[in-house]
Amino acid sequence: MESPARSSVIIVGAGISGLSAAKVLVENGVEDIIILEASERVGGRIRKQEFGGVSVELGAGWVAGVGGTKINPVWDLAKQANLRTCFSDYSNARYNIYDPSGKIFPSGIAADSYQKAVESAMQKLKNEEEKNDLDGTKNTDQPCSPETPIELAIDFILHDFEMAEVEPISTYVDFGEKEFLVADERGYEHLLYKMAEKFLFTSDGKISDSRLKLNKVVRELQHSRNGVLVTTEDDCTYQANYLILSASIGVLQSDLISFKPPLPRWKLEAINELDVIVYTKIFLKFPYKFWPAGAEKEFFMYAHERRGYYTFWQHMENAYPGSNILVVTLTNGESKRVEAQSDQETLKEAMDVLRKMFGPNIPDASDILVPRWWNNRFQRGSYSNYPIYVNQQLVDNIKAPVGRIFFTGEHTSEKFNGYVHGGYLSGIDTGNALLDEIKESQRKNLIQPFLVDPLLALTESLSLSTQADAVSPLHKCDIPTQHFLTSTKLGFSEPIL
Ligand SMILES: Cc1cc2nc3c(=O)[nH]c(=O)nc-3n(C[C@H](O)[C@H](O)[C@H](O)COP(=O)(O)OP(=O)(O)OC[C@H]3O[C@@H](n4cnc5c(N)ncnc54)[C@H](O)[C@@H]3O)c2cc1C
Repeated sequence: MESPARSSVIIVGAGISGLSAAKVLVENGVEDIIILEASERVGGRIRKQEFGGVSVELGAGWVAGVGGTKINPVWDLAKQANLRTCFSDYSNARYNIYDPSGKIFPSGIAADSYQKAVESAMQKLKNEEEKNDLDGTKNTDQPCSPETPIELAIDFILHDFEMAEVEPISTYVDFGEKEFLVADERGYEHLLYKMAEKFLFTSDGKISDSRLKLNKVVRELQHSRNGVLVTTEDDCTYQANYLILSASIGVLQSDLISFKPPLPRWKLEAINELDVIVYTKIFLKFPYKFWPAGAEKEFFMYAHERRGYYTFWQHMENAYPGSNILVVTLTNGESKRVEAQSDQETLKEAMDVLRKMFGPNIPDASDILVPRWWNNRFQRGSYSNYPIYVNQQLVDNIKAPVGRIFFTGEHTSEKFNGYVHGGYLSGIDTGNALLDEIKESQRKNLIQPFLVDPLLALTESLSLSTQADAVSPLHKCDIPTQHFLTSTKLGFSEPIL
């Protein structure tokens, strides 16, 4: 019976974390990897699309955390790739809040509402901390709930934008407080191609390496103490000594991938404890500009009695002058609601809100773009959010491997979850953790001491000089269901499952 060829490592997902893990492995001599990506492209939640004559970012848009004493590694990559960016100044957003009659709230009222929202957020954090501290004295103060439209609008930007965590956010503490919007026709994803160029075969700005396999939706992971066997939706199978899984927390919470044997309870509990945030940027193209321009007017808000209803707006004149594009951001319940309706209905709702702010005579948008991150079965949401009060066990369990399956992705980054740099750094950490595991396993087993490079010996990697050599023979599709790990090098001859 024919078995699929065996690699050292299979990486599931070609977003930034999967690619940075691959980079660490390849740069350390583990070259016979396979990257299985469900969609037709690399990048995952970093994704550009042509819209209204420019390139807009449907997923990550900003390099967040710049200007501090430590350099954000993604900012470093952006510099190396010569990515065009522009500074975003959010500090004025609270002074550009429109009421339904089109008037901007006086700055004093805005400042008071802001203060109230911050105090309420701090109170919530304190209460959570006390709830989790069994010996602590209980505090009976209740945080004030936002009530008026302006309070709701400010509460929305504090919680759904600036302060999803009210404690200091590591990104800003570690890397700096500035945020830069990517405004480059090649897209944020250009960073990934630049990174991939260093360890995968590329030509004409595309990754042409046969170790990267697109349109491969992983549906089943069989794992044992000897290795892993992966089955994809098109019935191909792949086997490896180890696997790195970079699918998002939303995907892990869904039934897209089944594990045999099932994941242990502690892992499932940790996966289910994280929240999935849905964050949707809706793009609208207009024949001409009718909103106030200027850097300090880049962000503006609409105070509606329904929290998060077309609240947060941005014009794209700073990024792309003359593009006449507005972006409105919805989150969570509003995102899901809008994903479920037609774009025409969404356009009508957005236009009604804009007419409240800017009057009845503004032109209709000529085009609309509504990304659907929640309904994308390879994402199931935009990014992870840890509970306000996180216990260390949860953090450890989220990233802990299960046998030969290693977990990576922004959701496994204790300090930077939810960000591109969280994805990047988690991939590097997971790649290094797997290298350590490989070395440790080799030390214990003392396998093939006669080979020059012990790491390569363990992982079955050979010194590969050409792409054709890198994975040969190709992994098998449509093979029967019983599989054997046949590697004689590693001494495996038993069925793994
Ligand atoms: C709308 C939005 C706005 C954001 N804004 C910002 C921002 O401004 N700044 C910032 O720093 N971060 C932002 N983020 C977060 C950032 O994009 C992510 O944290 C980061 O890109 C996650 O990278 P990742 O590698 O962990 O996951 P992903 O990019 O999701 O990569 C995982 C890959 O796995 C693939 N996959 C899933 N299931 C399977 C399967 N069964 N088989 C094979 N492949 C599979 C997916 O297709 C995907 O390509 C935003 C995200 C979104 C969605």
